[in-house]
Amino acid sequence: MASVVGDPRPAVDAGIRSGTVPSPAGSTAPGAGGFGADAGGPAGRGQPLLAVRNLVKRFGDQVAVDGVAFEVYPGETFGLLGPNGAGKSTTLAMVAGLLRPDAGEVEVGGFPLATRRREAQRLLGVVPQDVALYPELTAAQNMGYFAALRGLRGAEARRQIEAALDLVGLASHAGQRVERFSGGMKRRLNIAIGLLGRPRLLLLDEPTVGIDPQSRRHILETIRRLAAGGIAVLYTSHYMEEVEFLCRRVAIMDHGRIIAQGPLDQVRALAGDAAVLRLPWDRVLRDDDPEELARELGVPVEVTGGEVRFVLPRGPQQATAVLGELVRRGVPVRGMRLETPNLETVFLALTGRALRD
Ligand SMILES: Nc1ncnc2c1ncn2[C@@H]1O[C@H](COP(=O)(O)OP(=O)(O)OP(=O)(O)O)[C@@H](O)[C@H]1O
Repeated sequence: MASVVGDPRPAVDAGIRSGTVPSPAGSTAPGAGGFGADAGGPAGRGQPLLAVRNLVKRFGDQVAVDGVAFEVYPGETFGLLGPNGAGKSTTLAMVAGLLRPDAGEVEVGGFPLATRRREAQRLLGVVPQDVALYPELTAAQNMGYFAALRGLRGAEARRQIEAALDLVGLASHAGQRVERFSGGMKRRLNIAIGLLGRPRLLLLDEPTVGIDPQSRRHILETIRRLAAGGIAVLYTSHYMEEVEFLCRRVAIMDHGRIIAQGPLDQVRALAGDAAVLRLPWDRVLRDDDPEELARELGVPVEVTGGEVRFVLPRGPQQATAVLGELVRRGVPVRGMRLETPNLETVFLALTGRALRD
């Protein structure tokens, strides 16, 4: 069951347990490079590896994270989707123990971060949005440095470095200096670093922003393999396609709050019959005000660079009315696209705004 605004309720858990816990802790799928959860510790089978309860973070007067709650289970990739500034990174930083919440709790593998920090953090791997690498060192040397920080030494460190580089497809570049890496290779190395210590929970903060499509695809496939190997993944993104590709359960954030949460298909269904009509729109050449038009038609609208998107709460048949009105006003329609429910239409339907741009 998906939930909406102000309803971070147990019914969401029912949805999780009834169908979206694909692999029990302890299973390691082939091809995941040996990265998999072991079944020990307080988080046994069926227990969430990450439990976030009513997290709050304020920066001055601004409430950046406002009562956020969700759980992530072993073997699943949970998507935290939202536009820039929604509060995703702040949430992730609190889960990672890098930022202290003003209220709420984080539990990793059953260990409360507030009181059992060391045990909780030992289960965590963090891949921050900003790439933090030493450009003059090789990939392997960077890995060695971070392995040592993680307390890994000798043969075990070498084994883990090799496995992680292999998993992200950088084994053949191990001896290459990072300054010669593309943006996508740096991101992949960042992920490999996050895998050191064999975390059971991996936190990824928009790992594909600004990289080439091939690296992006590679990263998404890597994450799939990791989850198949039993790791729990918390994945933040403002790309709904990525979240739809990776995640069976999602939470949509806006202005610090979770506005919808649950299994993907149920969250998608929150858009109801809603569709989105997208038209090219040149602000410079057009005097018409799409916002005013949308107000008259009683549908939400989003105008972004060169495009206008009308949200049609009653579905595609409403497109006729919008198009009719455009024609009546002499607005040239030089193309259009009608989108049926996806996470973007859910966001539009719930907020009246677009997820990106
Ligand atoms: N250290 C800080 N001091 C003050 N305000 C902050 C700080 N960090 C974040 N914020 C504010 O909190 C809000 C949430 O930011 P956050 O970075 O968590 O959003 P986000 O969803 O991750 O977006 P982005 O993808 O742009 O990082 C934003 O309005 C941001 O400006």
